Amino acid sequence: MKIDIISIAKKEKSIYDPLYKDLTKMISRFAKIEDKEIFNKDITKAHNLSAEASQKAYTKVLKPYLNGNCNILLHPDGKIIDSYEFSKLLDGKITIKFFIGGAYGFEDAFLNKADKVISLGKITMSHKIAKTVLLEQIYRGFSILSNHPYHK
Ligand SMILES: C[S@@+](CC[C@H](N)C(=O)[O-])C[C@H]1O[C@@H](n2cnc3c(N)ncnc32)[C@H](O)[C@@H]1O
Repeated sequence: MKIDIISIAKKEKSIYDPLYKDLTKMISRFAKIEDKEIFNKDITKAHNLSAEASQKAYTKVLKPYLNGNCNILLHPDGKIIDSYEFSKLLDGKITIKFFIGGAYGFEDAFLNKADKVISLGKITMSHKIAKTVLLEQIYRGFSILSNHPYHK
């Protein structure tokens, strides 16, 4: 199984890298994680213009990745699900794409194209924290599906 995590993010060293590495390794017995961070000059320009321009710039770079039938967007206002429901998202899939938005989230037009829009809770997190929580939930989800004691 392959899981792509596609984020609007600058490719830069982060204090979260060791966490991503550890969680990705833990998940590797169940699935291969591909972590794609996307950022370009148009996004930088749009950030100086407006929230709307920024969301449009995100859509432009994320849209080419929106294919297949398992495109899941992470959004604070999405459907709040528990870890059991999250595990069902992983069950029996060959590929899944999770999308993490930029500082201004996602454009409504892009949200409407997703197969699912899920929330990790009502609080707003930075994209880096959201990715950490997502990775942990992926590992927890596989633990639930395989009756592994990690999820008690
Ligand atoms: C800084 S947040 C964007 C906040 C923006 N005001 C919004 O409403 O989406 C960056 C990204 O992190 C993810 N994120 C942050 N908090 C989240 C939450 N509670 N549930 C799901 N995703 C979240 C989303 O993908 C979001 O687009």
